[in-house]
Amino acid sequence: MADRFYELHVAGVTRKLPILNVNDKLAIAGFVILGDVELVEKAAAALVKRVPPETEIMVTAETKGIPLVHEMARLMGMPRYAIARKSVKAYMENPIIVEDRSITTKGKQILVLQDEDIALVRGRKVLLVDDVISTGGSIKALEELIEKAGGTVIGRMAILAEGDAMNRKDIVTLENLPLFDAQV
Ligand SMILES: Nc1ncnc2[nH]cnc12
Repeated sequence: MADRFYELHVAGVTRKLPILNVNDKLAIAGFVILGDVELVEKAAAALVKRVPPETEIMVTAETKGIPLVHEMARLMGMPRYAIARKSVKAYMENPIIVEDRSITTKGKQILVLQDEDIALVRGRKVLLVDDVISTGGSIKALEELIEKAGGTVIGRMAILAEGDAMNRKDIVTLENLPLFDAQV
């Protein structure tokens, strides 16, 4: 159990986030939207107001971006969105794969786009959606994946900008989330 917490105010909701070490120097306030209906709905409603009008398709990477992009698509009346997966499944034909590194996962990960989703993004203007943008590694990998698939990234959106991402001008976010020193 964490003994430090960060009180986050975003999109009209307040959540007490546990501060947990990710290595011996760095700690993060864990922000998990999975299962939190109120937070997902309110954050999606706030982000939808700032979606670039030229957006043709939204894309997220599994896992935590999925409920958010689903609710955004629902509010916008968009019948489809695409999900970059973290592993190749038996039902994927000719998937496109890129490497990804994230602050919350040790070692390398991959991002995979399956054929139906490749067809959805090819030749289209793509908005990337995620729960948190932190080191930027995941959003960069997602961007690389979309470009490989023949899509054009026209925007990047997340609920929170964490750490250095707070200074980025190329992302739209609702609030900032600080990083913390590890406590040993
Ligand atoms: N603070 C955080 N909580 C949960 N997932 C994250 N991914 C990047 N930063 C995160």
